[in-house]
Amino acid sequence: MSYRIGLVGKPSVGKSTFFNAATMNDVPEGAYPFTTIDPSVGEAYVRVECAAPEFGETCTPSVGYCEDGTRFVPTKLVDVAGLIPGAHEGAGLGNQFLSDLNETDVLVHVVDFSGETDIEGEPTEGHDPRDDIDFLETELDQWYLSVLGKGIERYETGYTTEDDDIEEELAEQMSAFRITEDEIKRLIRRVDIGFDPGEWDDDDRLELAREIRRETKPMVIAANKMDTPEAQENYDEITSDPDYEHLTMVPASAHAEKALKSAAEAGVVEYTPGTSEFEIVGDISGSQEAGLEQIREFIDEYGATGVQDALEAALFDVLGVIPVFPGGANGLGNERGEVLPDCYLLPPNSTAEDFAYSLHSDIGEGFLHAIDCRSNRQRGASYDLDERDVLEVITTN
Ligand SMILES: Nc1nc2c(ncn2[C@@H]2O[C@H](COP(=O)(O)OP(=O)(O)OP(=O)(O)O)[C@@H](O)[C@H]2O)c(=O)[nH]1
Repeated sequence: MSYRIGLVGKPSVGKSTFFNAATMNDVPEGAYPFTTIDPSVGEAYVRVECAAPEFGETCTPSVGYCEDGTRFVPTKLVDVAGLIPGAHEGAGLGNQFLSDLNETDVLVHVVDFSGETDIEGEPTEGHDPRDDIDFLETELDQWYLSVLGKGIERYETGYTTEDDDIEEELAEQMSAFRITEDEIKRLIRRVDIGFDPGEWDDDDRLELAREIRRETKPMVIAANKMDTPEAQENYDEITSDPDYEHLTMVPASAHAEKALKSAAEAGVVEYTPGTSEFEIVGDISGSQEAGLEQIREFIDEYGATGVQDALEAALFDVLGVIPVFPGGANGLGNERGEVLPDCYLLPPNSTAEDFAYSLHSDIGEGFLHAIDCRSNRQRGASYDLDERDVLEVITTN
């Protein structure tokens, strides 16, 4: 399954810089990036420690690439345009923006932590980045609330059959958000408002809408422009503010990542995305060197530029995606001589049987069991996949 990470942010926060940096990849020969005619969709990568070295092998990825034992597994990054000035004045978020959001699995909200852009993206000083975070969350909550309201109305007017449960009605009304009846039930329990919507007041509805939004639009904050003077103070303040505890924040400098990738493309530095080191290998001017040294200072302090980390936080930490390698118990290679060619990204709580279906969609009832290639142990249908499992699927056909 291919995941779509949505990139959102008001103008001038560095969203384009982030998108370009994340999707501009010096992909080695032999790797085939997907092609797209839609410029707002790009191929980015998430890193997974390759399993091949544990088996004394060298992998041959069919998509993405592997560098020094790190697999770069492709994922789609979608630039969700339209978080526009004026939306906060009552125009609301545009319909296109909202429907584009529903095509994504998780969001990275790029926020300017320098405080140097106001809510409309115009230059200013001392702007509180919390306003931008609140703005997007509030708008999304209002959108969810309006859809939730429609579901409650349908339920209360008895438009549906009598023995429908409220969670069933809401799951149907909110199907675009990809939420199930069971999940709604769990969230109603969590906000502790009972199952009779007639008893819910405005605050209850809003709280439920917010829980459903947090569940279905999980979000990472890319705290961008951390290389500027005011950013650290803002970051410290916001990460210690209990109102923002529910959010994962990644300090970032999209600008630094873009500069390093451009320099790598020009052959003047060697840089593996997401790492804490790079080496100057070509001739550069004094000012270029000074620029790179500033980036080095940033990386020394934060460990990386944060662009790669933000994508991985979105997919692995927030969404809980599990990377799994299909392998062979009697050797990792397949019949074409490829070694560990794939790394699948599976939804959280997937089982060995789910993995088998994602490998062979036509498997029908044919799943027998899986074999853990590290231990040679059999894994039954309900085995919960572990991060970086290497599994062979055994079927009847
Ligand atoms: N200091 C600093 N500046 C950055 C960083 N990332 C982007 N910028 C600058 O911020 C400005 C806006 O960057 P863009 O990438 O064009 O921002 P955007 O959010 O795509 O803006 P729109 O194109 O208006 O939607 C540019 O001058 C960038 O050079 C960063 O990490 N640090």
